[in-house]
Amino acid sequence: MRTIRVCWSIWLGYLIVLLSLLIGGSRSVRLREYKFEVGYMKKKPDCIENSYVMGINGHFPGPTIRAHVGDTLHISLFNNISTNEPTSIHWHGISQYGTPWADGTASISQCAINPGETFHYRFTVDKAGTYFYHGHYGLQRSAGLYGSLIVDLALGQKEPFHYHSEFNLLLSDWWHNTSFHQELSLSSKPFQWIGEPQSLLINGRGQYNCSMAANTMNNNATLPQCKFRTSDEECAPQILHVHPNKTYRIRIASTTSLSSLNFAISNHKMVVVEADGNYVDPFEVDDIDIYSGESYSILITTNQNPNNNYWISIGVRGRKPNTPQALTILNYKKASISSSNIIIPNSPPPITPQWNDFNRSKAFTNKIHALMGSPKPPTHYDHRLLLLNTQNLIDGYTKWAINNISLVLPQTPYLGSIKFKINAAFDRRHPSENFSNGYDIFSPPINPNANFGNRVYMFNMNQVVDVILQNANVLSGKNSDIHPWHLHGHDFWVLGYGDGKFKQGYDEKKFNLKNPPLKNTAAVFPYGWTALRFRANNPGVWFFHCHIEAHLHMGMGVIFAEGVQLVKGIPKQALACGLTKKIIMSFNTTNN
Ligand SMILES: O=C1O[C@H]([C@@H](O)CO)C(O)=C1O
Repeated sequence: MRTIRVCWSIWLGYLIVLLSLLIGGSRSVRLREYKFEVGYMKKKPDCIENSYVMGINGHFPGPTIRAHVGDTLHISLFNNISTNEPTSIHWHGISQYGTPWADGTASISQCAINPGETFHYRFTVDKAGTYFYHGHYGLQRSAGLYGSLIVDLALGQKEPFHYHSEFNLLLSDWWHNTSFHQELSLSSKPFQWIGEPQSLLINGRGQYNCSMAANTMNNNATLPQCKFRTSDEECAPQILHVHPNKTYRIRIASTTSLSSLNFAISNHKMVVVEADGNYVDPFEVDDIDIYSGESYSILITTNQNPNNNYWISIGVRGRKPNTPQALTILNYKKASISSSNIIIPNSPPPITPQWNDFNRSKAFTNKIHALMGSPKPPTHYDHRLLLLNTQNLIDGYTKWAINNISLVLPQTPYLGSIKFKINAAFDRRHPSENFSNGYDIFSPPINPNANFGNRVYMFNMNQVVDVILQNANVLSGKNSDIHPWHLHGHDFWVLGYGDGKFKQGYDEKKFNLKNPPLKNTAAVFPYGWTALRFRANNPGVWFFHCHIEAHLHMGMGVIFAEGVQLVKGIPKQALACGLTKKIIMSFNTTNN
């Protein structure tokens, strides 16, 4: 009798362990399935009728994806674009460790998805943070193909800061010319620049050529007062409703095609706690600068007079603006707001700092440090690239070039052509790792001619790579643009920024090796340099490029690759084009 009871209790124990494994296991590793149908839709992002945007499942911006660390996402992406355009979607900030074919870069990680085709993105999200996704084909980001991607900590884990509730703001810019028009302008001779956007959007909503704050006291706005929009109107600003004396996390990501932005909330200080999915040493500011491709989390405390509402503003920095601020409202519940009774804040909105006060921009950037306990950079590098950013001419067309090469992507995705050693797919020679010592970065290029190219910077697995981005003067006149550079597949440590030309052996002595922030996007300021370090530890082929969509289109990017022979399980459909099509079709499984 006693042995039977002992056996029973052992079995019961096993059963409990098994059940808890099953329940716990299914909780920690969850498969999340999404069906995305990409297509054009008639919308009015900035209240102008008859605009067409590229959206997903009838939504613009596309649906927000929300997952936990460790989850696997399966997104079936159906190309329903009526204008016969291929597409692909990049999951910005997600490492794609083990799934480089799911990075969403047409011609690099996969074949572009043709109209009528469905591509299955399957990948795991491995780091909590504020991310987003966007089209990575042609100028589809400018057409509106983007949405938010938020990764929460695994259940039971805690953030290193406290908040009661959160909001999510995805920032973008909007042109009244279509993305086709923009593409034609950029590739015309003589060159026709796309110009500044007509409107800025907060969660896909803006109001063209008017200001919600025009009638507020002491406001010297030159724009007319916007018509009042009820909350059921497409372009009505999304209002942030808060309770007094609480702490809110505001997630802010910028998927702008061009604009560098400044984000501010009147009367409220903000504490920056996260940048590009990495915790930072918290610091308090009145406003933040955010470049295309970046994301931040800030904390605000609602400690102001609860009988008032407050403006939330974004305005253009870094380029001479020709676009009004976009505004929305922080609404304390007491200062009630309803579709018929809007309490417009009684003070003017925050003033966006001078667009060309670059010292202010640099001062903000230099405040960002990694939170204590974050991974530290290796103290030495194995491989250093010095990449000169220049505006050039090729056959009279205006382009951007890196070490005199303007990138033109090949037909066959690099991931396949490197793995299967198809030599004819791209230029196998080593790209240049340096530029002429005598290059005068402060003047227009003496010889403005550059060349097209598609070579690859190949790294050995686990090498430590330094990239020094060097800015320079544009083709003509006295100017140097800001470029936010984004790396796919990795975070990098931002070791430092400097003015003028980078001096090897001297400037590196000032690198921050103690607590540099980990990021996936960093700006290079006019006439300056930015130093980045990363470990080439993610088998695959990775884009590294300026996140200004027009600049990327004009050739401003390079290709990195490491450990491609280690990549396994590329789905056939990722490589069923160009020179890999035949090879991949001869395999009977995906097991390549
Ligand atoms: O790439 C660009 O071209 C224009 C200008 O430099 C030439 O028209 C501009 O402002 C850019 O950023």
